Amino acid sequence: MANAMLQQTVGGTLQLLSNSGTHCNVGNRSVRLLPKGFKLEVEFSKRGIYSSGKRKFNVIQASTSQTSVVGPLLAPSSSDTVDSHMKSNEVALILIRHGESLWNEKNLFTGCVDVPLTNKGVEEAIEAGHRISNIPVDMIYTSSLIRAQMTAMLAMTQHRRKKVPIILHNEDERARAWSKIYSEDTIEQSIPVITSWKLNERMYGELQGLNKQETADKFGHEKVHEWRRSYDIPPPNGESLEMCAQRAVAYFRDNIEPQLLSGKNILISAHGNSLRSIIMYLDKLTSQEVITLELSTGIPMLYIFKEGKFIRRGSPVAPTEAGVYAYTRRLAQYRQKLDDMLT
Ligand SMILES: O=C(O)[C@H](O)COP(=O)(O)O
Repeated sequence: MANAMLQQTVGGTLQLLSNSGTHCNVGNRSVRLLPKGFKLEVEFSKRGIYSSGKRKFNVIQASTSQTSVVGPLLAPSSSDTVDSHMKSNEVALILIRHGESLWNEKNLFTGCVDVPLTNKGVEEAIEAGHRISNIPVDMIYTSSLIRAQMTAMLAMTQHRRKKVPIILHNEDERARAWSKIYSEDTIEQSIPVITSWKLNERMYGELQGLNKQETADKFGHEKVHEWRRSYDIPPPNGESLEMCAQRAVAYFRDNIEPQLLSGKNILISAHGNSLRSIIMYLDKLTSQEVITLELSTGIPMLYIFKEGKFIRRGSPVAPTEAGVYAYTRRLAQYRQKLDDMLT
């Protein structure tokens, strides 16, 4: 893995801006570069022009800093004292189902149809933000649907750390180039927001747009409950929870879990069923147990990830935050540092 290779290097630091996925020779080492648009900080003892195959990688900066593999916005600065002490063996994982959407309000099956929040959904998102306002967030993952993205951005308006969540645009070279930020300080005060369709709500097939009550009247309550809450029975031409899990849980394990392991505190804003499939994985629920798992809109759930294990720390049921989250010692320290910083 590039990470392992990078940790073997010694000396000052050489920053390379790669423009394609390839290898480059840094001194006498061959370093694998990450896909386009990622910055590689590799440790090396001298400056120069290094080439790999046909491409040249210009040295754009030499400085002494931690060896790390960073995306444009993926690593808060280690000089940021409020956040840095959280980089030990325990990180926070917050899951939020989006606030009420316009089709939730109309009781329509929504699935992957991209509808926005209602006023109530906006209020729920802001209340969710208040409840997580003292919990560290280094990265945010959302689905590609606006209701989840609105929920994340509205919630972060309440966060006391006041970092700016910025949706990353890596869909192509132009998007990457046109959304580039040219200030390290500004990057340090930002939180990368990564969107992925793999976190989308389960695709409800031929039920999308139908009224849930009318559908139950037509097909029977039992059948509709089976489509909505069973593990392996899909709605007509739609996804079962199992099929949704195959993309959502795979995305979590391949993309989010490595960030947790590297010490990042993560917020995921997604959907009732894509989150049910992830919670089934986190809590090791059986296909029977997951049937009764229901998620309310806009209610944050807190997990602590420690020594490779996910420990659920409760989620707010009371109208106030106090007594709802079982703060760990480190979360309490983080909150104290925010208090000190803001007083
Ligand atoms: O997609 C929808 O209709 C809702 O977001 C979730 O629907 P469900 O609670 O019926 O699964």
